[in-house]
Amino acid sequence: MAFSMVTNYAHSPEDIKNYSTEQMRDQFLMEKIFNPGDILLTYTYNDRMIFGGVTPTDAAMEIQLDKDLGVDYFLQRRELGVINIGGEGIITIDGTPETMVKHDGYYIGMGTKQVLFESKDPQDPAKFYVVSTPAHKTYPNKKLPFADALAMPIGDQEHMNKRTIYKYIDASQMDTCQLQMGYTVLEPGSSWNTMPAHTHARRMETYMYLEFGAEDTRVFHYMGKPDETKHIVLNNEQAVVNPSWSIHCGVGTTNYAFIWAMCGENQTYDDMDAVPMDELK
Ligand SMILES: O=C[C@H](O)[C@@H](O)CC(=O)C(=O)O
Ligand SMILES: [Zn+2]
Repeated sequence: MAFSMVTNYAHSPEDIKNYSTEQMRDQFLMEKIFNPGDILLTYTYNDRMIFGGVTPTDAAMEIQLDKDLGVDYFLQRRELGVINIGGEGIITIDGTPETMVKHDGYYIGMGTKQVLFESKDPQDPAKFYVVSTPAHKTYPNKKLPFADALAMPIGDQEHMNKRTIYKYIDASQMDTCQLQMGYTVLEPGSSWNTMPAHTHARRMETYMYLEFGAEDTRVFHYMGKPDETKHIVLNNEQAVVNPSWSIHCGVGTTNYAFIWAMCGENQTYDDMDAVPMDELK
């Protein structure tokens, strides 16, 4: 089993003006999230979000972080959101096991001492995408089945952005300290997400793109200040960090999906600063 947590430093918009493609990828892209038997995490200094993949095979896995975070156990001062995007799994929260089929999620509150991740079938492992943010209060653990996610259809065919935003962790449904999390699915024939683009001065965001419509699909993820945009080309199941000052939008060569997670000053989903089209450069 391999455990890794890489540090992703916060950047100023001035930094990326002169970044090469390689520097952009090195600083903002997580190329490997899921690898059988591994826990691969990123700790970003943007709002101290920790995110990544837990892919158990024949043994239960636990995210063990104490000294790195200066605490006694991982969730002593944090909350955790989970969405399984792989085979059937089990999540055992302080001794209580729960089945996690594909697209099931979980919110796990601050103070939870142990979270064990397992796969039912090591040949078809569960892939737990996890996102953790600093917390100051314990809110109840909650199973988040896909069927219960708040489905918000948005976009149209004319703009090639027909999609459904499934809100798993949303302030209208439940309490968390900071974390908001969801899963957006584009319809076949649609390719743009979040267009018009927006920034979030008051919240940072991470995205993990998945379920690409074809083997050769790639997503062009756009970021940067509205008048200084850059792109990163992503393959399936890769993730990017979006600082608060950066736009976010993306286009795929086919349809795809992505899991987004946000934290910061507020939990108002609609608090996005839409960027007028003629400000994009
Ligand atoms: O702030 C909101 C997040 O960027 C996503 O929820 C947006 C999204 O899924 C979409 O428009 O497709
Ligand atoms: Zn956003």
